[in-house]
Amino acid sequence: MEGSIAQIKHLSHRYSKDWAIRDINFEISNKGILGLLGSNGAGKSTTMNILCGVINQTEGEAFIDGINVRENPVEAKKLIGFLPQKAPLHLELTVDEYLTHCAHLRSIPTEKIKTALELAKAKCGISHFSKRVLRNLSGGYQQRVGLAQAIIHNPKLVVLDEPTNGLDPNQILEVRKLIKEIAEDRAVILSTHILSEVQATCDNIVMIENGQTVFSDTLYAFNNYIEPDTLIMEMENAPSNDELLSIHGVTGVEIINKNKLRIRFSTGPEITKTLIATCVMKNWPLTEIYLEKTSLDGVFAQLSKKPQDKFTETISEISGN
Ligand SMILES: Nc1ncnc2c1ncn2[C@@H]1O[C@H](COP(=O)(O)OP(=O)(O)OP(=O)(O)O)[C@@H](O)[C@H]1O
Repeated sequence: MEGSIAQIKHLSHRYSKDWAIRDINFEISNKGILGLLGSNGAGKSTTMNILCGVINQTEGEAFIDGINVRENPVEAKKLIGFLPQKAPLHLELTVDEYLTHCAHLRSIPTEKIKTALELAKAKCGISHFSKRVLRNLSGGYQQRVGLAQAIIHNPKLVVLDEPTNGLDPNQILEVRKLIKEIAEDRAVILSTHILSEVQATCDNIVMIENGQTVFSDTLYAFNNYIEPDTLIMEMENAPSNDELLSIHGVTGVEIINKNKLRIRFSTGPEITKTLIATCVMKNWPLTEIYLEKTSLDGVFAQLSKKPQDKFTETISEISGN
């Protein structure tokens, strides 16, 4: 990839006897957000911890700006800011005390620390909380302080492990907005098990399951690749299942309640037009129809079902086909 800041090559890791990740490969471009998507236990944290030099891999290599993380961890780590799943905050310190401590850990020269603090605080919207003890900040603001420590030394790559975990919906939106701002002038990789999180924030997606890559491309390609295959119809006096199943493309009907049905289809989202036309023709009182959002499990199931593409080999290995 042209203009990439990090490369992961044939990365595998085994904690004891079981492999946590197996032959992971991807690159991170200089700017923008790469989402590392996968369900719990997929291997995201393991991959990120190796990239950040927190653990040493069993096999393969990770490079930051051409520097081999394992061979030259001190130099590689200078280029990375890391916010692990549990933010490394000292709750008894004020924001300024904590960030000053982080600046020293990052070996920022003493005369430059004040400016570094001001810039990081301004970027993360916490300048007005400089004297506030961390324990007395809300979860969302504590996470902002975690992000400030990750960018205090102006790194080229910021690594965020489940950065919105445990936040309320408003805080999630604010932190996502902040992450996008941080990615305007550097690369960000964020791991998440939340499908909507990558769709809301990321430019590129690497999806891993059971420690192996099952998708790696742009968000645009991902959204085109993943098509819904169920929709909801709400109507008074729903027709019989047999009548619905006789419509071309309908492969299943599930009754959610008296007026609400889940329709499974095989022909693509344009089936909604056919269904609406049928309702009009047969005088069925349709009140609402909408495609269902695909869940992470659904995405994985769809990826596993597409035999013609480049991920076939990996997927059939995972699903044991
Ligand atoms: N320290 C460890 N010792 C042994 N096994 C581990 C250790 N850390 C992780 N694992 C195992 O490695 C696999 C990958 O875990 P990892 O934490 O990387 O996944 P994850 O995608 O980050 O999941 P989560 O979102 O739940 O943290 C899992 O099967 C997990 O149980």
